[in-house]
Amino acid sequence: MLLRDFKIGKKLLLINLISASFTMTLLILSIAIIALITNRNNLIQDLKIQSRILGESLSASIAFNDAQSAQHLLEALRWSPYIQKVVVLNREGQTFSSYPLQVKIDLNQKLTFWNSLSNVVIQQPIGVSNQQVGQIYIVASLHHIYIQLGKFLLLIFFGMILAGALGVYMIRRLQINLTKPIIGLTDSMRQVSNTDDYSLRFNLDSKDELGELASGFNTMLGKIESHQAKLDSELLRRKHAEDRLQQLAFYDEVTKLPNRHYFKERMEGAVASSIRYKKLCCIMVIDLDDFKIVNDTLGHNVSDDLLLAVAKRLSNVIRTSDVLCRIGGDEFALVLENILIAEEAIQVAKKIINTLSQPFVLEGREVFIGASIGVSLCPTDTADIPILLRNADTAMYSAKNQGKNSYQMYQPEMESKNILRFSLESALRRALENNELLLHYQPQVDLISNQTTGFEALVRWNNAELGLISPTDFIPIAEEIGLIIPIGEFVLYTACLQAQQWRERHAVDINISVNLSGRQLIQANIVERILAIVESTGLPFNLLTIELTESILMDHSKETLDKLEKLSQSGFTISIDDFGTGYSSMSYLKRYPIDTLKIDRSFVSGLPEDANDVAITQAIIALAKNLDMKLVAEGVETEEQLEFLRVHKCDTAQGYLHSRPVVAEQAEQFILNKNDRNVVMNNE
Ligand SMILES: Nc1nc2c(ncn2[C@@H]2O[C@@H]3COP(=O)(O)O[C@H]4[C@@H](O)[C@H](n5cnc6c(=O)[nH]c(N)nc65)O[C@@H]4COP(=O)(O)O[C@H]3[C@H]2O)c(=O)[nH]1
Repeated sequence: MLLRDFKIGKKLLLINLISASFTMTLLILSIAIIALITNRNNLIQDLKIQSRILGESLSASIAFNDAQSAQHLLEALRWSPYIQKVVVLNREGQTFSSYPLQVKIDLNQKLTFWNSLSNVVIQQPIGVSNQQVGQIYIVASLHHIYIQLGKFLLLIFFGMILAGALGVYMIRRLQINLTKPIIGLTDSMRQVSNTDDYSLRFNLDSKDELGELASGFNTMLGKIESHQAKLDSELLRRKHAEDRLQQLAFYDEVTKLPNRHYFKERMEGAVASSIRYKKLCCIMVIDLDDFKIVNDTLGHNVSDDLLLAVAKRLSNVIRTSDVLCRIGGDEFALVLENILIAEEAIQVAKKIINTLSQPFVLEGREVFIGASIGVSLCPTDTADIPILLRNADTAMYSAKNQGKNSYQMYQPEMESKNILRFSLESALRRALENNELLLHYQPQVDLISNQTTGFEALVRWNNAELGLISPTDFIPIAEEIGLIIPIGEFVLYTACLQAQQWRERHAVDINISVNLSGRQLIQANIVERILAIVESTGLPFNLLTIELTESILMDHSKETLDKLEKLSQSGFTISIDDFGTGYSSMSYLKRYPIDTLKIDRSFVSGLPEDANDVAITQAIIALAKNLDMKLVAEGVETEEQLEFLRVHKCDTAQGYLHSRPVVAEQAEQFILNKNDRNVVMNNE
């Protein structure tokens, strides 16, 4: 492990220990050397003094050649801890005396450095009356000095150990004081980097560099925190924007359901898994019936509410695994995955029709719509996604053509019917310019006077290629594509002009009834248009009856009420066609200015045998009488029906019994022959 890998505390401790040990060692060595030199010098000085004293004492012994007394003197040196040996030489240089006895000194031996570290040799001449009589050599050992020095050093060593321990303790304390904040800072940094929590702060109450470091660290965190907050809010904003784009790209704003893009993606997945797991999947296209009327009459806000309510109802009848999307204005689509038999899809379609047939309450009004559903199965019909969708569309159109509020499973034969519809549509667009439209008139006969009092004008379309086309086939198409407006105006103008011509020609007031489509009535200027057209023909307003179906009155809107009141006040008669078949609530009868009810031919057909038809017809007659309204019975085909209606005080009859709808010339005959049925009957 390298020094740089140690923590700061250990580094500091180690550096301090090494430097202290080095310094101490140097110090001890210096002290030891100085002590050694000093002691040695002191010893030399002492020995010199001693040798001089000894020399003076020995001078007499040498002079008198008294070796014994010299020996005694030398013996006294044994108390010196330093003196190793002493040799006294006489004048001739022979050993006179020594200590210890018989000891010799090699006087020729060279004094080396190493010798000088262990011994000290002192030479002192011995004189008597200024004459040298001998010499004294003292050899002293430094051993004792070394022992003293050793003891001294041992003492210093222990002192140093103590000082070292104290130093370590102090360093440790210092280190704790220094490194604690650093460790705290490091921990804080680690915590911040682990948790990304930039609101953390490291509080250090200190004004030194560490205090500055901590405050710098906190400031930096503060800045990062504020940057992070900005970044977070920017990221959030972007996320919202992305979500919003995703929402817009794949979801419908009004219903919050997935849109067409999403639907196509899900279809791909459903088809792929249907093939892989050998199960059926079903695509359902659900088109709302009469949604355009709601949209045109009640406005966009209410229709948006309606779409939302439809989406909720649809969601309630499907499984959570089914995918419901809004793929167009009033068009929804459903993907059902993992179904075993077609019957499962049929059950769902029935549930949808049932739930959407219930009235919707929007802004306090009851609104009725229905749905036409087309169903296509994968892989039974096809596994090609665009074709699958087209098949479901084809089936949906087929359901619509067959009277709406129903479902159809895709059949290949539907293609040809659809082609027929498209050719009908394009031919209808040219019908007016080509004068292919004409009117037939069906007489309405007063049941008391037996006189023809009026006619219902019914449009006919005679196309060179397609032949005579029934209004039940082309009026719904004209309504869908908006052509009903010019067609309706053509009918109104032609019928009023015809009635006026009959009036002028035969001096008789003939009432004329004209059907007014819902699409016509919702035009903002419909009242002005009707007034202008009728006025242009010269027909008195009181001779025109405007026939409306019950469904037109469903919205209870103020606009419809205003329009009908204006029409009524202008003198026109307002009549409800096919009464009793459409709208369950009859509250509109009181609200709107209605003059006449037309009993639907489905009730008349069962008269007088069918007890239900009898009861309903009687009830309608009673209702009309109570509300002071006139009654016209439609579809009167037999004398028995006519008799029943007469007995029950119905006012007017219209039907094949008197005449089918006929061209104007034949209708005129009817006026001339004063209700001679045989003249004009059955010409259609
Ligand atoms: N089985 C039977 N049928 C009888 C009898 N008497 C009359 N009818 C038929 O019943 C329909 C009566 O017209 P609607 O209820 O207004 O029903 C009309 C009306 O809703 C619509 N229509 C016809 N002409 C116009 C028009 O000019 N404008 C609008 N908006 N709709 C029209 O087309 C529907 C069908 O018209 P049409 O085919 O002319 O069929 C006519 C008429 O031919 C009878 O005794 N027995």
